[in-house]
Amino acid sequence: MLDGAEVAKHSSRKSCWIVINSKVYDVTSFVPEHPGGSTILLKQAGADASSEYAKYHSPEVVNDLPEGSYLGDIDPSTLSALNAPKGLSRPEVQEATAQSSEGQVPHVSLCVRASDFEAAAKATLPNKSWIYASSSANSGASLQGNLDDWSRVSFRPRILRNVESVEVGTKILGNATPLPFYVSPMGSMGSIHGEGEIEMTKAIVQTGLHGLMSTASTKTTEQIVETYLAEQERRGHGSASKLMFQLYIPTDRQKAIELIRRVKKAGFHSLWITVDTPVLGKRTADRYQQAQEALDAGLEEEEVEPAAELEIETQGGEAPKVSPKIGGRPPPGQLSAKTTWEDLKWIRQEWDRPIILKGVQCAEDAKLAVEYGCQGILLSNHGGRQMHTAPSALMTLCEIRTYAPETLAKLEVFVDGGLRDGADVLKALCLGATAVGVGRLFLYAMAAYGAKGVERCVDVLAEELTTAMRLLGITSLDQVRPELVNARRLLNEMWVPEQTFVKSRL
Ligand code: HEM
Ligand SMILES: Cc1cc2nc3c(=O)[nH]c(=O)nc-3n(C[C@H](O)[C@H](O)[C@H](O)COP(=O)(O)O)c2cc1C
Repeated sequence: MLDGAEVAKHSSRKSCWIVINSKVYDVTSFVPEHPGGSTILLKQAGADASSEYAKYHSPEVVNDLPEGSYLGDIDPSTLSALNAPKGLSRPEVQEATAQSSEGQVPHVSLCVRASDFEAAAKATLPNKSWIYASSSANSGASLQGNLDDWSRVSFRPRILRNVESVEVGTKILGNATPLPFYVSPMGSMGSIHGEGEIEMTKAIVQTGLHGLMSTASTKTTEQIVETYLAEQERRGHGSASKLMFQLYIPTDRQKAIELIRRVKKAGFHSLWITVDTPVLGKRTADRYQQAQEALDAGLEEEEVEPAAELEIETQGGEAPKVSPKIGGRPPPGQLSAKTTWEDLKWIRQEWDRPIILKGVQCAEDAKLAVEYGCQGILLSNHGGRQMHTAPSALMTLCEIRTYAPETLAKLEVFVDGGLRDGADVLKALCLGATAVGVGRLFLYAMAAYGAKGVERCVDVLAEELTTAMRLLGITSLDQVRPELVNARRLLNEMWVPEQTFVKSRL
């Protein structure tokens, strides 16, 4: 057993030990590699990092540390000798939970529009968690494009039809769903709510929606499935809800295979492989926040200068790396910049259930997804968190309708990004989508009100959707068709092949 006073001595970049769940790790060599930045680890040097760690990672992520990092267990009677995290006094650390400023949260009944949950989350969350949930890449143009493009498609309502009763149920990959939307996968839910994925899973079963769980969850796959099964049991197995798995392909092939096998054994219905993330996008607000945090903790002078790092790497004969601070390095172990279409072949050998590619952004790749035997594609730019000025899902859908319409008959096509009003779901369905993924709205609702908030958010979206159906003159989702919307504004700006430009100039 290790003594707290001994651990506390290793509190610098030169020697950095941290405690996670009563185990002591030497993370010195990992600090400059940590994809979440070195500051967050250095702040925990010689301290108990368990609660901060649990906000971002599942208990298993520590196993990705280099061999030999685990030093032993901490002697529980010496915990008080550990350091307090740098830059924060102890009471502040304890207060920094999603529930910290509950008093300021508006009453849930004031969330009248689905978009109202955003303000409620902002009032609830500690700043760091708010930034994590709301941030986007670079200038924010991709996120803004997502938000804007829903309004750039308008409806063409039909009148004088009997719309007294409306049916909003449909199917996703052959499974009934009460509503044509589902819960998008979001990592690190522990930073948003103490029970993160557990709370979201309860809401999923309660509402009957299908839910995608992220590889970067803060609870293990098994914990999530256990909750799902217990909730199903509690409700007499009456919920249509299915759990689906979002896969970031681990760089180590063997680890990837093991993960896929675990997910299969746990009973997940389908594999949604995220393909828009060979490297993490430049999350601007997180960067400002991290830089400020480093300054506040007095750690900035300890940061490795990118130039120095480049030099060392080059001298060592390896390809130059780029520090996470200036972007470009894939998180070790979790994202692989080397993944290609060919990798789908060995994944297919391991997984005989539906495969959906998450993050398709042009018509050519939609065609390739058909060739590689996928069952679905999710048109997405990761909620504007990856590529700068990426197309919105609606724009990509228009592109596919124009250049690869045959794929719509061969694949189920999903869209996500920027949905803030249930009525807008109808626009995607009219243009040929099967269903829409909802990310931040549900995360915001959970932040402010837990599972009950997510349930309320689903009700609000459902109400917006059914009202819009009636006003559009339809009573069930098999009546949606392209003539019910005007997508001309998007079509005007849609990509056209270079040849078309040339012809039009002649
Ligand atoms: C000690 C073992 C650790 C390992 C192996 C590890 C690994 C990783 C990996 C692979 C990522 C990038 C992918 C992801 O977002 O999940 C990441 C991100 C991150 N990590 Fe860690 N981490 C460790 C410890 C910690 C600790 C102790 C903290 C907090 C005190 C922390 C906070 C974060 C944060 C805030 C991010 C960024 C999340 C985001 O912006 O998406 N990590 N870490
Ligand atoms: C906080 C947060 C975390 C996310 N984590 C993941 C993830 O782990 N894996 C993934 O494929 N997509 C992730 N996404 C992207 C979502 O699955 C989805 O594509 C996006 O949120 C949809 O946009 P919306 O939030 O505007 O609805 C994340 C999004 C947010 C906001």
